[in-house]
Amino acid sequence: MIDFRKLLPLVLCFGFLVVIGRLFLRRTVRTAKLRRWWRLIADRFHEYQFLKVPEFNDNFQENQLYRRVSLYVNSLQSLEESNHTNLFAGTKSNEIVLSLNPNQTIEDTFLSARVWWTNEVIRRNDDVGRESRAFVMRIRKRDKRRILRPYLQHIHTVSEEIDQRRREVKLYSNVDPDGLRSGRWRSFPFTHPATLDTIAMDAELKNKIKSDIEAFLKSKQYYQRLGRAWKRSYLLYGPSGTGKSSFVAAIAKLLSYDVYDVDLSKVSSDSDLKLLLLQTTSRSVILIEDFDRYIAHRSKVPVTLSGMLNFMDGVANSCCDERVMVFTMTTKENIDPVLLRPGRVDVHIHFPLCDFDNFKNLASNYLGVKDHKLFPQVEEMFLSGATMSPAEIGELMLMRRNSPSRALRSVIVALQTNSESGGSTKAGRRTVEYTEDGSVGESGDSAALNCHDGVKEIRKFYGLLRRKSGRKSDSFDLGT
Ligand SMILES: Nc1ncnc2c1ncn2[C@@H]1O[C@H](COP(=O)(O)OP(=O)(O)OP(=O)(O)O)[C@@H](O)[C@H]1O
Ligand SMILES: [Mg+2]
Repeated sequence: MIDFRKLLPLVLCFGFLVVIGRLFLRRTVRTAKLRRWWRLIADRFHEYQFLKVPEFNDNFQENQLYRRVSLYVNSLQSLEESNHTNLFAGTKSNEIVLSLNPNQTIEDTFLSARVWWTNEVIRRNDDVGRESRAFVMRIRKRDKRRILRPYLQHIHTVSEEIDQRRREVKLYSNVDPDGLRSGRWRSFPFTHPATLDTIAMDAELKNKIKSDIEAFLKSKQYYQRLGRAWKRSYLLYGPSGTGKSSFVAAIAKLLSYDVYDVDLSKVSSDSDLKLLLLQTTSRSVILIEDFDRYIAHRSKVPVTLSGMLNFMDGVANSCCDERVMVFTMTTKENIDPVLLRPGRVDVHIHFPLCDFDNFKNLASNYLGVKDHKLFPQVEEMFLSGATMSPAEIGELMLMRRNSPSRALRSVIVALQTNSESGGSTKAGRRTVEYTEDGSVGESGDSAALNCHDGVKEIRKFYGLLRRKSGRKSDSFDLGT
């Protein structure tokens, strides 16, 4: 027989434990609930103020503050956790834009003060049933006195950053000075597809460059304190087809800066060059390609050395805030050091011909291949001193992208031919043709990709230099 009187304490103990356990398990939920109730009670004892930011002013002109608040509110972290969020595709590919549902409220915190924003949409009772929109801010009166000004400033800064990130980057080219009606620059949408991720280069170097750019972006006040224009100048040097121009595009995209591509053949004088610089806008990349060619043919260009130095200094630093200057060249051997002195050019970046690491990068990007049985053979070719530009290797891979094995074999053959021709004195004059079937000959049909003599000569010259020096650490020199 079961004695229930003996079991009773046990049952009571068990029940007690269950209750305590459930209380314990639900503690976090309960704490959150308690906190919410406490807030609701506390809110009753606070005085609030409501501030409205309507979409239009009395003259039906757009209220810029409404746009800024809208960008800001829709970028709040709390929106991602809200149940009242709409998702839209942005203007850029892969971009998702969040937006708060009409008549919903979201909370923000600034300097320990809580602020609520409601996306108010009121349908008017007129014939067309127009809607009037506004953002309504709710804030404790006590906090308003303390934070309103810095909070509005914060909204302004954040929304400007978002604007900057979203806007379309433009490419500007300078036009001939004759017959101009509206400024010296013509703009086009800048749709270059390169990004820092698609450029094959030493990973450490890439990270250093990224950090350098990020540090530059954050250092406005520092430059101001030093009394210097907030600009950074980069020199990109290396053989043709090593990614210099692609790199400029990638930087411009990373920064969301417009690119002003200065064509020196269309510059008529020093003052004209100065005018061009003055007509650029802040947050832009000012680019001079093939700078060494200008140096070599300076007598034929109507820009003097002092005109160029002034330009590089941002016309005595007076008009160059938030500018990045980039100069590209194949070699800096014959450049007057005064042109490249620190402050005038801050960072030198070497773009070398391909090595095995870069090759693997290209194979992954172009062929989607991270490893392959032919890789050891390719590595051996690179170790033996053979090399080509990333552009040439990229083209070979592009042509045979459907068959990675064929693509890799064609790279091996091309590297082999290149390394053999490197030993011959006349080899630099030969035209190498990479044909569709992967074979390599000295001349061929018109469907072939043609490497010009000049490019080959420069390439070999650099290949030679690379083999002689081969020091990677020299390629990024912040303190030049
Ligand atoms: N490092 C690289 N990584 C990926 N692709 C590259 C690289 N270098 C060159 N390419 C490819 O080769 C092509 C030519 O590159 P780019 O124009 O940037 O070279 P460049 O150094 O500016 O040449 P040039 O000195 O002749 O102007 C581009 O289509 C680019 O995609
Ligand atoms: Mg280029």
